Amino acid sequence: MPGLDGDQIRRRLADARLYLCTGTRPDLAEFAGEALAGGVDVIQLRDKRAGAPLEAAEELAALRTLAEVCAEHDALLSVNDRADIALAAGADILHLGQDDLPVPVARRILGAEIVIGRSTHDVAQATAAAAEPGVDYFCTGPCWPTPTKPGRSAPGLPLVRATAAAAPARPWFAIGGIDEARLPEVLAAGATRVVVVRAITEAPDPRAAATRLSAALRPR
Ligand SMILES: Cc1ncc(COP(=O)(O)OP(=O)(O)O)c(N)n1
Ligand SMILES: Cc1nc(C(=O)O)sc1CCOP(=O)(O)O
Ligand SMILES: [Mg+2]
Repeated sequence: MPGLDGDQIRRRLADARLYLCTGTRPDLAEFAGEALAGGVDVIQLRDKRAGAPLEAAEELAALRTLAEVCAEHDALLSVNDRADIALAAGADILHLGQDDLPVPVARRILGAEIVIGRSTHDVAQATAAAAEPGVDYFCTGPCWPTPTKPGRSAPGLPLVRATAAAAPARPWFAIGGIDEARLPEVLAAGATRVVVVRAITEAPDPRAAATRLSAALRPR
């Protein structure tokens, strides 16, 4: 949703519960529209196909598609890894992992308005991300080993419990191996926000999958 200022993005992020990462796909606009209609609050372009990384122009084209769909659904648009692409795409969010650009470097490129998120995989990283200047939200995981991030060992739900117990002032999300069946365990561990990939990208009906996840995250 290009055009929101930093405060507006941060307010929307605080209300967000369901964050989806997806690669490019032939039906990207339709898929994203269905996921957002089902209740996804934030959508990230994360294209990590082995052997065929997206060229910058391809990534920008996919982000233009996602930006239009996000604008129709009042959802936030997130870019993975690359500050230059986030800026060029007018994205709301840049997500950085532990091995990506240092946050101060990304902030110098982005300025103050774009929200920055950080991945964390242990208590020390989560504690640091909760306090690091320039970071707006963080993710903890993987909750379970996941083929979407091969080779990353899983701290599991103990990290979610420890993060919840620390009651960080910043929004945080649990990630990794989360699906509809496992979501109750994640919520019981203290998370209120989650990031998913396969639970929606591989669902036979992405809208229905998002609707069920969103309902569980926003109980009436
Ligand atoms: C919202 C969100 N959380 C975590 C990640 C993982 O980031 P990273 O550890 O840098 O791994 P890659 O996704 O870059 O492979 C993410 N992308 N988004
Ligand atoms: C992209 C990513 N980052 C993780 C982390 O722990 O930082 S786990 C992960 C993959 C999550 O995919 P799925 O929902 O298909 O298991
Ligand atoms: Mg990364």
